[in-house]
Amino acid sequence: MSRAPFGTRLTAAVAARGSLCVGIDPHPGLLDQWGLPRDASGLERFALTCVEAFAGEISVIKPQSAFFEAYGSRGVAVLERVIAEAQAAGALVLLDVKRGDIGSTMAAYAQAYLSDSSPLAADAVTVSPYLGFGSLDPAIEAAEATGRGVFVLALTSNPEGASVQRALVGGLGGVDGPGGVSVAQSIVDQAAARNAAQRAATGAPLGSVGLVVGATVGRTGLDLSALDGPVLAPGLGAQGAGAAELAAVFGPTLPRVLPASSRDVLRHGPDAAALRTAALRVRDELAAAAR
Ligand SMILES: O=c1ccn([C@@H]2O[C@H](COP(=O)(O)O)[C@@H](O)[C@H]2O)c(=O)[nH]1
Repeated sequence: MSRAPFGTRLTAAVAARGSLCVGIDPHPGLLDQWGLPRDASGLERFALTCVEAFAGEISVIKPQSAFFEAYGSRGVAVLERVIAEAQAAGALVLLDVKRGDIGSTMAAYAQAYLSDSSPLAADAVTVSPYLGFGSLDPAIEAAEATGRGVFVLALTSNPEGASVQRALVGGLGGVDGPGGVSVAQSIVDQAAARNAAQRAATGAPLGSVGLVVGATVGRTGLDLSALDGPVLAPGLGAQGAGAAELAAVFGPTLPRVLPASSRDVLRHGPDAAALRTAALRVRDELAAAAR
């Protein structure tokens, strides 16, 4: 199927529906809270209620793969339905699966999540660059070829991430000068280079390579000005971030940020209308705060 580049599709979706990304994270505790059994049937009811609530109004839906995989093949079958039904209702699906491996295996992950023939193909996936940014090439190439996207972990929302992601690379007169740059900045720079090349070739408003930068991370020290790609910002609500933190973390980059929330919205279930109202309230509050 021929699709417009991911950056074109995402820009249109955000213009029509706002920038909030709502996560589908069927935590066992949330299944309890919704009065559902902790089994594949409960998972299915939970996830499809979320699709009913969000997919007609929200631009990007982010199922967390781990919570589906926990139920084995029946859970993965539910994930397939979530992807297909959310897309049919007009949402983009960003599958949070954080894959990263040597290039030859990465090609298989790209086939699984970013190829037209796969039942698990989403509009974008999260990927981990900690086997080297270049190991992600098969996923980036598949994304660019099929109008899909990848979101590369740069500065994650969890406090443990900083010890690796803020460490300096280069330095002592190496490629980036005396002080070096952070691991996260080197990921930003490599993503920016890919986006510049793709945008030059396609004219898309944003490249297909996004980043993950948590809304909770405080002063990032990152220069995102050349990224020309989207930024997923998890950490709203349950992890403590709100509109003020988004503004402080992202400053002028905010228009390219997809703030993401899961538990803080999902706690309003099991009624689909109540879930939708909660998601739209967060979306509209963020939009008002950004004006
Ligand atoms: O840096 C990251 C990357 C991904 N996540 C994921 O986002 C959601 C957050 O859920 P909340 O309930 O809104 O806290 C979850 O799926 C994480 O795996 C992240 O939190 N931080």
